[in-house]
Amino acid sequence: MQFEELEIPDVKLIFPKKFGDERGFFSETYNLEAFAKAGIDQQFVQDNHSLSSNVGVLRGLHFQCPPFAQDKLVRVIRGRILDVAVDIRAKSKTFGKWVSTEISAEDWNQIFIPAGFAHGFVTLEPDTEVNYKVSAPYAPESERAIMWNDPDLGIDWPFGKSQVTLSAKDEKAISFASYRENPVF
Ligand SMILES: Cc1cn([C@H]2C[C@H](O)[C@@H](COP(=O)(O)OP(=O)(O)O[C@H]3O[C@@H](C)C(=O)[C@@H](O)[C@H]3O)O2)c(=O)[nH]c1=O
Repeated sequence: MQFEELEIPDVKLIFPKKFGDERGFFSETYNLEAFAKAGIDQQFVQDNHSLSSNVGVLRGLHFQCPPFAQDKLVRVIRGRILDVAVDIRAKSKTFGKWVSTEISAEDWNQIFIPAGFAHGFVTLEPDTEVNYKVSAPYAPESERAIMWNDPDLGIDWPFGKSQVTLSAKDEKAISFASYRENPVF
């Protein structure tokens, strides 16, 4: 298992080993000790799985407020996504900055996003299935969303407004300016 830092070093890319043979392959997709050695010692309490049927399904930018803030370990078991993490920790040097990376079943990579980041992704292939571990339980009353195409964030999405599919909830996401007035991290 290999770990790399992204431009915001708290966000990590992980490459689990894949052992192929005539039957198919075997891979450890999470290993407590290997992750702890790489500085990721969070305890995950829930596994999530989502299917997005079409290209351009955009989920985000989501986070839960403390005490239900979540670290997330995200992988793709079918298809491909562009995954985005935005630093929303008011005291951070990289507050308001974002990183993005492609995660796919083909590349068999994962991204670790700590609490204090807003998270989102857009699907780049149809029938994309995303599987992720989170370190705190779902707490709907603590859920928040920042607008995916907020001009202050300037995220370089591969699709424009007319090409993405959002949930009704994400259509009503708040601006980064309004988050900044009352940050929770
Ligand atoms: C997130 C979540 C949703 N649900 C339910 C609520 C709702 O009826 C249905 C769909 O929920 P959502 O529309 O919030 O799903 P979705 O838009 O896929 O939300 C997810 O987006 C990505 C980007 C993340 O980072 C996740 O943490 C999560 O926020 O599933 C749970 O039961 N448990 C959960 O942990």
